[in-house]
Amino acid sequence: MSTILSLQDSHLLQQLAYVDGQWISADDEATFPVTNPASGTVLARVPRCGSAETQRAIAAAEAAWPAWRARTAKERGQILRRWFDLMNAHAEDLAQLITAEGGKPLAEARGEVTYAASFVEWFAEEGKRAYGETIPTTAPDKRLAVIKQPIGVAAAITPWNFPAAMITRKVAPALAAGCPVVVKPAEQTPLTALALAELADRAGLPAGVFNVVTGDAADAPAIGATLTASPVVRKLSFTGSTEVGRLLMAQSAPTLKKLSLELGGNAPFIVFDDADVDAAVDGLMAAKYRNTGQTCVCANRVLVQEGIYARFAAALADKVAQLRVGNGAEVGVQQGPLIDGAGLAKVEELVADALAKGARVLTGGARLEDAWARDGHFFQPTVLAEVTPAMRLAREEIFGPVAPLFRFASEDEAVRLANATEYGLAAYFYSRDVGRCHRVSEALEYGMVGVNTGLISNEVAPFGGVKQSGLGREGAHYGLEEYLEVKYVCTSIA
Ligand SMILES: NC(=O)C1=CN([C@@H]2O[C@H](COP(=O)(O)OP(=O)(O)OC[C@H]3O[C@@H](n4cnc5c(N)ncnc54)[C@H](O)[C@@H]3O)[C@@H](O)[C@H]2O)C=CC1
Ligand SMILES: O=C(O)[C@H](O)CS(=O)(=O)O
Repeated sequence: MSTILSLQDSHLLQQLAYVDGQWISADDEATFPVTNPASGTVLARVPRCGSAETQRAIAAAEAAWPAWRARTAKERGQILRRWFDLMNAHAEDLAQLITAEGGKPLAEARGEVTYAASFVEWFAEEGKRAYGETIPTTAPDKRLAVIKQPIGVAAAITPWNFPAAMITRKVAPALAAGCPVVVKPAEQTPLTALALAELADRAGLPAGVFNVVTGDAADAPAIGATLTASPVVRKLSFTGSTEVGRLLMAQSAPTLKKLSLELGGNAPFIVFDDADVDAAVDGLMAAKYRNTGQTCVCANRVLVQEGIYARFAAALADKVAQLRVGNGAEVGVQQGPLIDGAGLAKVEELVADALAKGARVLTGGARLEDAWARDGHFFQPTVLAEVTPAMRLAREEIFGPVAPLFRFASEDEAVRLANATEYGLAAYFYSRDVGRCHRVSEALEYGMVGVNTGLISNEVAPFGGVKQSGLGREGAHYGLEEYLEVKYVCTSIA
């Protein structure tokens, strides 16, 4: 199969699924294309796996579990460390794959590889800290203890927007805890997942411990149904839309799986009159336009206090207008394409709805019509003024490079507006009043709050949301606990 990707290590371009330590085709040899969202060109073709291939992956994981859990956390950590070292050694190839299939600018893709590798490094060590405890006994002839044990076979269903980091943020803690994993990557970005599998294989992960089952959008429901219906799969971790998260939760109910769900967001970004306005503009540029606005923690609503609204709006529009849009592989490009036509159409719909209800374009506002952009899914980096809660983008996740500016008068109004959503993933605000910083941090109904910063994600802090943004936490020690069971041991010493 000819491809148009040129990697330093050509073996990192894998076009087969990875099950039980083997590279496999779909049983019927069916494949689907992986395309570049900047140009529409076909990069490669990968297997359209279904239920049968998924069942074999689950069986391989189940067979590999006893030996994997029997290794010490230190031994598992040493293999994870080798995987970390290999990811760093092949960082450029991984970044090229991320940009080619996901569209993000190469500089951001390189950052994602570092971010993804950091989870492997962190959990290579954290697996050794699955501490239990002893409990002062209630009876002289008894001794009470708590131990932590791996939950068992884990499944991970991951999104396209961080095709490396969203896999390692699930797989690294699972492996460190002693759990084998079956991953179903997004249909838009399977190549990155398969390259990670190739590197994991080279790191010495035993067959069956890490499996990648690829499928097209039409295959996802069958693969998901197989993973959720299997009693062997004890844990499911999902990152993606709230709609699919709810579906997977319902499908997991009959087998009572432990769930981690990182779902949609609607992050408020509040700028108070007492904020450092220039810092707030820089913070919003990071929180809004990272990955061309396609992250679950992107600022989705920008709430600006009356006193600085005009100054902030002008400064922001000026910076956004300077963003360079293009193919993420080109040096200097800061905004790439949206992932697909559906994503572009949704952003167009939300902007059109806002304009029809009275919003005003300060910069951008439409898809790129330049000849070079016609085969891609490009939308101009946009700032809208005079946005109100009556508009759809006040309630819906934009997942694109559009910053809607809302006005507010008081702190109470800002908090009320910020919390007026079914989501609760990330929130941000800028203020230099320490009392306000404490009050607002505590009043915001979100799993994560950025105070005077637009960048909050790292491997050492618990990432996750409340309300309809999901369940559980990833990263930090909390991320390891998601793959452990608590066992209470009561021993008679009579
Ligand atoms: N929380 C986050 O980080 C993300 C949130 N999103 C949100 O979701 C919206 C839609 O984006 P999508 O990529 O389409 O998200 P999605 O939720 O449809 O897809 C995410 C993953 O779930 C899989 N999937 C989809 N339907 C499934 C099913 N019935 N059974 C099993 N697996 C299934 C997909 O193949 C992919 O691997 C975005 O506009 C955004 O609002 C999308 C990606 C990441
Ligand atoms: O799913 C996402 O959008 C990521 O979790 C965002 S982050 O971890 O890169 O901040």
